[in-house]
Amino acid sequence: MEHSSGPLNLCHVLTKSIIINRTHMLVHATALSALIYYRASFFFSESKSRDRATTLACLTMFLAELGLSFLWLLSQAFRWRPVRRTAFPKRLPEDKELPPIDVFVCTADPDKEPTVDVMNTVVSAMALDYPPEKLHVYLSDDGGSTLTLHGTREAYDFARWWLPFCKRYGIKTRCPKAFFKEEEDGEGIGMSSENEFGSEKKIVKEKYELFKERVNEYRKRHRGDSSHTGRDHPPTIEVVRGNVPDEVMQAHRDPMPKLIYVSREKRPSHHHHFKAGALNVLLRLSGVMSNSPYILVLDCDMYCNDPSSARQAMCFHLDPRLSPSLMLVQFPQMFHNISENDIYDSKLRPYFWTGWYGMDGLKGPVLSGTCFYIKRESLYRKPVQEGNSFSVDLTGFDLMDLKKLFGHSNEFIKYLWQKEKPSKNTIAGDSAALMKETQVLTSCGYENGTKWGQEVGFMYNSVVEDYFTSFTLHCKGWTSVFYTPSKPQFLGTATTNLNDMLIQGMRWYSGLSQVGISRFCPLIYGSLRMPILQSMCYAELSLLPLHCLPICCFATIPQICLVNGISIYPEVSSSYIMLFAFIFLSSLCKHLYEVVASGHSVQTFWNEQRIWMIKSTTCYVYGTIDAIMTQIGMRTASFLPTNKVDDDEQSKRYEMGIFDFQTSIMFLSPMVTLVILNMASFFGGVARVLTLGDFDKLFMQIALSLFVLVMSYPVIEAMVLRTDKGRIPRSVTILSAFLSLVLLLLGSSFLM
Ligand SMILES: O=c1ccn([C@@H]2O[C@H](COP(=O)(O)OP(=O)(O)O[C@H]3O[C@H](CO)[C@@H](O)[C@H](O)[C@H]3O)[C@@H](O)[C@H]2O)c(=O)[nH]1
Ligand SMILES: [Mn+2]
Repeated sequence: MEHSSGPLNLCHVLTKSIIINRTHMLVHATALSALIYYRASFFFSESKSRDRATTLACLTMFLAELGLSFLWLLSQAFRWRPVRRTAFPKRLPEDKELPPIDVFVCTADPDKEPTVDVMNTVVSAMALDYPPEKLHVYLSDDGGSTLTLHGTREAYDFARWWLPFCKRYGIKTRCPKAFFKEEEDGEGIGMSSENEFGSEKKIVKEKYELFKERVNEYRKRHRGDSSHTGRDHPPTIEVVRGNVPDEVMQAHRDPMPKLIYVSREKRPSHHHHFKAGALNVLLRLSGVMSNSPYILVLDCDMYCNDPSSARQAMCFHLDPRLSPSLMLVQFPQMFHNISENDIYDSKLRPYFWTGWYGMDGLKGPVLSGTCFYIKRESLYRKPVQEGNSFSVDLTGFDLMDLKKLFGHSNEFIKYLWQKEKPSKNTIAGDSAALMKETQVLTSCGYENGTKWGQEVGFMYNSVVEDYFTSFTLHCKGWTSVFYTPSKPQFLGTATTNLNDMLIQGMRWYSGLSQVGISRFCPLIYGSLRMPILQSMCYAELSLLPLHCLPICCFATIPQICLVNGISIYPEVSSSYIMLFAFIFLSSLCKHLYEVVASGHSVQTFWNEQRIWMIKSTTCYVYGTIDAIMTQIGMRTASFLPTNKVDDDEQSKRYEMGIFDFQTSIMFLSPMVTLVILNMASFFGGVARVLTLGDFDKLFMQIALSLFVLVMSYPVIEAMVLRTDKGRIPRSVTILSAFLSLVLLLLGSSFLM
């Protein structure tokens, strides 16, 4: 490869966005201050109209407004200094100078994570455009399932056909499933001579079908095997060589990346720390096998959609200006199964299209679980300040201290600070000794008495291990960068039904608030260790679930007051009404601007608003409760892997933009109760002003109820009009109507 001059990457500050954002911040903050003044002066004024009920209601609303304003303030840190980056992979040094990379893929449940799809991810990672001898793919199977092990061997056999095919024809889509789908849809571009390509493609396609068939057949034969429970088994480590002997493959002798299957030891008596635990096992194991200085982490459903990501990431990691403190290059999580309408707001636009650009202009985006290239060293220690000496020798460290941190494996410690692969004449060359060491490193007792998960490796404190690991690494002084090339580098499976979305959300928000209410609360712990704006970003994320408090107030108090004729907003004739209207519209318009500026539609804006309301009344609430209960020891943390199997009927509804309310009553009832309450208060309020007057005073509350109802139309429709399976069951409606009546009566009697 030609080594051309010029920087490996560029960083552009988004001046236009900065001007718009900061101007809006100023104006909006001024309006919020005026609102606070208005509310505060209400309590200090000697008004006759102040009775107990109004005071109580206004006080609660004031607290809700203060809470929401505070969360708004935190979220402005994301908007302070957004940047965008460009990389120039052509300027990288020659292949032989590129550093090796280990790829970690995690899977946990062969039922929820179809083996063929997991293997597609594995094969796409093996097919990255990188020297194959510098690529090692590790698959962690937390399910400990023979189905996955068998699938991995089959995948290796298939890769022997797939990799040379991709290389020969310069295939850009290297996830086989995605490639064949593109070809079917007629999107694929035939390269090279049409005939030769066509016939080879046919052969490879046959091999792919055969691979799928064999995996599925194995599943059928071994259905109900007890090994599927995955909670009690010894470690299994296999350097995969496939089922087909090498001699048969004479024709395909191209070097292949190493593929290693790992199922760590699991015992019911040991806490295995979910994905973070799995990643730490891979970190140790790879440390004695390949010890590559950089690691790509992938969820099992997140395939490499473009083979160039490794080289792009190296444009940042190898840049001497960034490298000394750079821990990782994060690519956005994007998804292959998002529909046009995206009713469940699954594409996570606020993070990957707005938030992370903002953090990139500070100290860098949050490590987002998958799609990132991390520097191995950053998981072991703080950045080294003087120079950029990567391979520090061990003389500066006391071996006993190192063992306290990293455990008792001498082999692992020996290679800790080494950039190189364990050499052939050491343990890595002696397979028996190596295998013995790997058994030790992957055993469940290895971490006892060490600092794994607390000071080294991926962190255990929270079920959102990605967020918390990222937070601690940023606290230690590491930085990260965010890079979004035009073609999505990775594509995953997004949740496409309400139930999965809410369950996943509950885990995320429980994990986030767990950090927010712990001693690691970013506002305190973080602000002492990183720039204040960066800690505000982390704080906003960890306190996100707290949106449930103000939102639940906004959804109930004005409504209960409306029914009782208590006015809590300025009258239509008062000029202060403009203030409230301005704040409401200003935040909506800013949100709309952000959505449109990031290339999304007005529909996306509505969906995000609606899902925010739905989440605020469901998974934010349960997530917070779960975190509190975990904190005080009433619950143990859990990580239910997200379902990645499509249900045809549900997928169809999702594609058509129809909500599917087949979820537990725990999620449905708060949502439906609030909608019914708003309905009652809207009609009650309208009837009231028609008969008793006071329209002037109650207008804002009527308008608010109407807004909630308009936003909740899908809920109303599912309650009243729909008859299909995805509707809201009658029993839930009746229960919720009862609950909203109780809420109304209780609220009214409390106020009166
Ligand atoms: O005990 C476990 C549980 C999960 N996983 C794997 O972790 C990954 C993520 O799990 P998933 O069920 O897909 O969760 P999501 O909520 O979709 O994942 C998001 O949120 C997680 C944190 O909650 C992050 O780790 C992920 O990277 C991020 O994509 C998957 O590959 C799982 O196989 C394990 O290896 N072991
Ligand atoms: Mn996932």
